Amino acid sequence: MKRYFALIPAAGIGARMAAATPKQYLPINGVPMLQHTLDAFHHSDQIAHTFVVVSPDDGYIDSITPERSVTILRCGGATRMESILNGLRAMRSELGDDDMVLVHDAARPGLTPQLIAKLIAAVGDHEGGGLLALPVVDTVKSTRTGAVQTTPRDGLWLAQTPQMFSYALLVRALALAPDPNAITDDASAIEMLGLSPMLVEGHPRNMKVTLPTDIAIAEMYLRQDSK
Ligand SMILES: Nc1ccn([C@@H]2O[C@H](COP(=O)(O)OP(=O)(O)OP(=O)(O)O)[C@@H](O)[C@H]2O)c(=O)n1
Ligand SMILES: C[C@](O)(CO)[C@H](O)COP(=O)(O)O
Repeated sequence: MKRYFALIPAAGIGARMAAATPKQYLPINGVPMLQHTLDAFHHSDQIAHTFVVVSPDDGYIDSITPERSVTILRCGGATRMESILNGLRAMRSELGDDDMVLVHDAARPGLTPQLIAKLIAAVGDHEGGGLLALPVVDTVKSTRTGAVQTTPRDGLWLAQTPQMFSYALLVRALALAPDPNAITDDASAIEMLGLSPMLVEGHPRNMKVTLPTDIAIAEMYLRQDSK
């Protein structure tokens, strides 16, 4: 019987946030961002255990008080992919090949147990795994050629996380990726194998908190939970 595990990369520095502390520890409605993210998995009865990857020199993680035990892996790397690869290697003794890994950004505190359940139910045994994503609703412009051009938006999605794959598939995909540090999400490596991860509609509240202006938006969504 396959189990479901969360792997939360939380070893970034938040350069675009340009805050005094790594953004995953900034307060959202008074609670560290990472704490909100952990709570989403802890309130899900489908998640067997949560692993969090932090920097080897992280001095903040001890301030997080998760409701359930988590495994802190002090093996963060220079890139998101390196942190994830290191985390997967550290998880080897705990997971079977068929166990499912839900890789979720610490910087997406708006995740809910309902969105986790939706992803798990929709993906089922789909060979290519799957991820939460949002269909593009705005007109898309490109300046890649120098001139402004409109890219047709039909069929375009914005990837979110969790991105969920079997442990063996994810490890194999990242190992075979020509340059894992050049890809920005795990699904890209799966696609390079010729597989097609399932896109499952997520929610704007599952936004990635990247820029200072994102904090207030995330706080708005999370304030709705306490009503
Ligand atoms: N070397 C890294 C870089 C990123 N992450 C994690 O990957 C997630 C998504 O990355 P991003 O939003 O880019 O976070 P940062 O890299 O911290 O932000 P920035 O790019 O602005 O520095 C975050 O939870 C971040 O902590 C990580 O574990 N290890
Ligand atoms: C994985 C991700 O959140 C999907 O949109 C995104 O690619 C992370 O990018 P970042 O630059 O590491 O924040």
